Amino acid sequence: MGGCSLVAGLVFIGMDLLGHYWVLRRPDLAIPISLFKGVGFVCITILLLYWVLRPWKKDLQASQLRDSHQRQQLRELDQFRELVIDNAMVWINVLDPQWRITLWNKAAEQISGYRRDEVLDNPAIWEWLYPDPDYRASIGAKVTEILEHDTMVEGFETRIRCKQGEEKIIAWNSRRFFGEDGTLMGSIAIGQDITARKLAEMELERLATHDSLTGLYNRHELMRRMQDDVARAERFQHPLCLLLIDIDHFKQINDRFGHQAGDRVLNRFGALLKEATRHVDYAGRYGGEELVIVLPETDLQEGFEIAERLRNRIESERWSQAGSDIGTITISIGVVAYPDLDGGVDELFLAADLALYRAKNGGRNQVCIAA
Ligand SMILES: Nc1nc2c(ncn2[C@@H]2O[C@H](COP(=O)(O)OP(=O)(O)OP(=O)(O)O)[C@@H](O)[C@H]2O)c(=O)[nH]1
Repeated sequence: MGGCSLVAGLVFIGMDLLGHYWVLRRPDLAIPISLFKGVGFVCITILLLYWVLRPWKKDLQASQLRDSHQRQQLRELDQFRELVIDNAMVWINVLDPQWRITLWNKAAEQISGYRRDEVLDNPAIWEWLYPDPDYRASIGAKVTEILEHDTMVEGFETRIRCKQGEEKIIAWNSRRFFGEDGTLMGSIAIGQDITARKLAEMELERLATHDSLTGLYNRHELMRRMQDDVARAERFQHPLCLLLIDIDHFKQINDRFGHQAGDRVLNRFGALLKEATRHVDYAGRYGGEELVIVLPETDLQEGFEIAERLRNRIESERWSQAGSDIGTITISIGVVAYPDLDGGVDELFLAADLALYRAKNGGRNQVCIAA
């Protein structure tokens, strides 16, 4: 650039000297020569400016090209991101700080049944997904934690009501996020439909804790619960009653109508026991045709009355299986209660067994209290 200015300077001086020379020789041409000189100066200045600004122009073009490339890449990245979000197998939604939904992907539509255009910017979605006000409030508290206290949620499970009315269990990962300038943009939530897994887990647990024939607790679960409840009754000095129930002459039912008919009687019997218990009570199969009802917060007298009602209920039922009339079935019950009998689970069972034995010996179809 320095060389360029030098050449330009020399040309200017040369033109000026030449101009003076011609004006001296031909004073009559002084005006055209001055004009010619002026035009020459302007042309050379333009050429000089062009020469000086050429690299800058090149830089400008290159930077414009780069910007356009970057814009193109950003557009492609946006499209790619939308494609990934939309085709993800998990529910993805974004909430703005005012709890309005601003993004709702295809999986969210498929899992919930609600279309994107129904939920975007529509606060009603909270009521649709969580119709129970108390439950909705607890979910709202979680969203507040995420948005206001930067709580990061992992595997948080909620039960949603879908558009078709069915319930699903969703496990959520969620956290808030910020824009480039540091302002809070909202929260992003990724939800996985774990309904099938939860149902399978619940079924496994049911199989592990319940007797398949009667639908009541199996012996292992019965004893586990009783250990807890008897310990609690001892600690708080609250009553607890145990009914040990045995079907009378059950062997005859098997012998006369077959083992399968006996199984069906046991199955129906389990349903009747469940019907007869309050939600705090529970029933289990102790073994064979011996069944148990545990009545927390129930004293001996109340327990006896409940046992009597149950005995009457069973006796009044007309039993038939697969077209065969079985007739009536009776039961004998041994009743024992804490603290009338001050002991643990084993002692309670022993006493109930003795009471049951007396009921059988006394002619069956009766309730006996442990002595
Ligand atoms: N069908 C069926 N029978 C069972 C099952 N478990 C035990 N039993 C039968 O229950 C009967 C119990 O017979 P017992 O102990 O003699 O008693 P019972 O005939 O009820 O006579 P008492 O108890 O003295 O009134 C046996 O025949 C067992 O085979 C079962 O899961 N299914």
